[in-house]
Amino acid sequence: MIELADISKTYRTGSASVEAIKHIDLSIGKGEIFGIIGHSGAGKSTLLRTVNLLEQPTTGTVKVGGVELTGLPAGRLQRERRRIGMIFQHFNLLAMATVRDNIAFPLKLAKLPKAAIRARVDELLQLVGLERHAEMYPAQLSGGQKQRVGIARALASNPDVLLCDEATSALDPQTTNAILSLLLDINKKLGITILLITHEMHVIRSICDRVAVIDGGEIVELGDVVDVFLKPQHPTTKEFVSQVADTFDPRELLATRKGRLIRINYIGDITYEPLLFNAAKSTSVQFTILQGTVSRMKNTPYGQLVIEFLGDPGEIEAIIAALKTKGLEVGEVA
Ligand SMILES: Nc1ncnc2c1ncn2[C@@H]1O[C@H](COP(=O)(O)OP(=O)(O)OP(=O)(O)O)[C@@H](O)[C@H]1O
Repeated sequence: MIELADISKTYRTGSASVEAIKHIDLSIGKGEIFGIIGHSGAGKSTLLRTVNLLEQPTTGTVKVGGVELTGLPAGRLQRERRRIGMIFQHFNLLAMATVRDNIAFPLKLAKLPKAAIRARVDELLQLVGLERHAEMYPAQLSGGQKQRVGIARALASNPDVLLCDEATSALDPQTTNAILSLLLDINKKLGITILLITHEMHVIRSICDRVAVIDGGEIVELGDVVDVFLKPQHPTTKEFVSQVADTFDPRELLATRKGRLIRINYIGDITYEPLLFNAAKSTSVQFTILQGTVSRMKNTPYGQLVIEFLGDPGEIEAIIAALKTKGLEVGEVA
């Protein structure tokens, strides 16, 4: 649905120049929720804004739904942009217009008949849960409600793609979760492809299928959210993952524990099987859970445990081998 090839952007101001993004290739499938995470200044906004050419890349090509946008004449580009909705951190609503008129705005620009606009806006108000707020003005709404208006407006012309520019960064945690659920719901109901940028791993973990980590204008890591989350490789990724992991470094335990400390990671349905019990039941090995998370990422269950095994070294080896044959990832805490 979105194909970026060799996208770079250099900003020039006077004699200075900043290479905001460097030779980025990215391919996002239809119906995917794809997250880009990075620190301030990493190039997230610049990259997102090249997708609808709000930002003209210095090099490279942008294709959306198979149509190359780079190089299109202005009129054609304007039409193609209707297939790409966008929402913003600070909502960008028209202060002097009601909720209904804000949502209707892109439909009026597209010169739809009045009755069709009214019917479509009613549908959208229902989709985002604002039926009772239609005649209010933005100043009378909470942040979460304003973002709902932003989402409804972005969806007005039935786009294939929704770009989200830090859409929950101005919201409190509870409202953030409500907006994330709404985005997930819209993705499921409408099959719309969502590309979002954020600096919060929580947002990625809650709704994204895949994630790219961007640092210094380059993608330093990319993969399925569960894989990146459980096995972060790049230092920046590790930093982001530690934002949401309320754990301490288990190596701290090495000095005080007598047994062998083992990390176990697992993903998928095996999360809910008694694998540890089964592997150890016919031995005299004792095990203690020293640290652990069993949770879900989007719909995928996963677990991360640190276990201390005490007992016969041969039996411990056999338990570890049995866990590995069940597909668990097992490694030493060292
Ligand atoms: N219009 C501009 N003119 C000059 N430099 C710019 C412009 N926009 C962005 N930059 C520079 O490009 C780099 C990337 O900025 P960008 O806004 O894309 O990063 P970001 O990851 O979205 O950061 P933030 O989360 O703070 O918005 C930064 O060094 C920034 O200063």
